[in-house]
Amino acid sequence: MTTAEITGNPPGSFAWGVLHDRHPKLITQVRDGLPYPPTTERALDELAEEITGEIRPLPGWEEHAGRSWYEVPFLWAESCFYRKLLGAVGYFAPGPWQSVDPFEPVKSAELRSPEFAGDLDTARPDRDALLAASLWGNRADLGFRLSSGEATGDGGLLVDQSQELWSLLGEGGRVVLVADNSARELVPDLLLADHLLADRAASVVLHVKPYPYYVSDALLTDVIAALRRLSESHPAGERLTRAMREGRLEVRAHPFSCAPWSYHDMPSDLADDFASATATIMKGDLNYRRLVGDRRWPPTTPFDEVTAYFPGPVAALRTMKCDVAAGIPADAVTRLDASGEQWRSNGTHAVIQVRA
Ligand SMILES: O=P(O)(O)OC[C@@]1(O)O[C@H](CO)[C@@H](O)[C@@H]1O
Repeated sequence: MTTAEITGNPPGSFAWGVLHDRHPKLITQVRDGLPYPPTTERALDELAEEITGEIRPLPGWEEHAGRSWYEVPFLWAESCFYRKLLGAVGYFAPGPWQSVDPFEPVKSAELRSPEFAGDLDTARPDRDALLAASLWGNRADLGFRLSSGEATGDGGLLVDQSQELWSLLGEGGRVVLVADNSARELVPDLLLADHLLADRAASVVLHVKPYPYYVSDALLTDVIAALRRLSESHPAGERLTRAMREGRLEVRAHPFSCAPWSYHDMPSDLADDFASATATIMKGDLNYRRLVGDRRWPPTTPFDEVTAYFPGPVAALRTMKCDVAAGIPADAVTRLDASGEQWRSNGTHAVIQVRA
């Protein structure tokens, strides 16, 4: 079974709001974050203008050139936007701005925030608390906050298969954790990895992005910054640093992690990585969209069905921040639809879903 891919239309939809409101705000935020030279300012102006019209050609991204940003698959449009934003700030070009993360100022501020310190102070070491911290750490990524503010309500877990997840993880071996955002999400992910390494896994492979993406997505540099910050106040910082040196915690940054397609199209080396793991844990909203396909699934579509193609046991830890939904019980869908709340995308509901 399949269904239509999400695009930026119709006006007023969640995807439309991202293209129409979030992306221009992001350009402003990036511009304000670092003292870019006039050439970069002009490139950012051009991008701000481009996103109101047609997609201009870019080598490697010709597929939808000449079309409106709103007509093409939403996943592709967003990825292309981030690729062009990095191009505009000189991220890929030889020169002084090469590899300078335009989102670093917001990521660093979060790592030094009182909220972050509060997270660490209240962190509990039991497995369910670690899992919950990793899940809810995904609640307000920096891109989401730009358009929706902080998600504060608590709609709770619409699906909780945490027991199935713990059963899967009880078997040792290698666990793949596909990270999402840095700082306040990455640190609880690392604490979860620390728990797995102590009790349940011979090794953990942490997949991060090879270049900046969706505002706060974690890179290797963010893992290092998080470990340093963690080492200041938590014993897991030292343990995880040692685990990295010993190869028990391995960081990978596959190019496909920033590709504009779902995991259905993943290359064979990445599929082999997932296939040989005890379990793959997918963090966050974007990874969820890429896991199940960025499509208008009826929300009751079984999770097992939409992930049947995935090469190995897979779990999703996701707070809901877009229109994609699968595996939600029918009674919950009826109740939430009747409430008039934007339950699919307001970041107050979450799922822990598992396909063993
Ligand atoms: O993957 P994450 O960090 O949990 O969320 C990414 C996100 O903020 O960006 C997308 C729209 O730009 C949405 O899928 C989601 O709201």
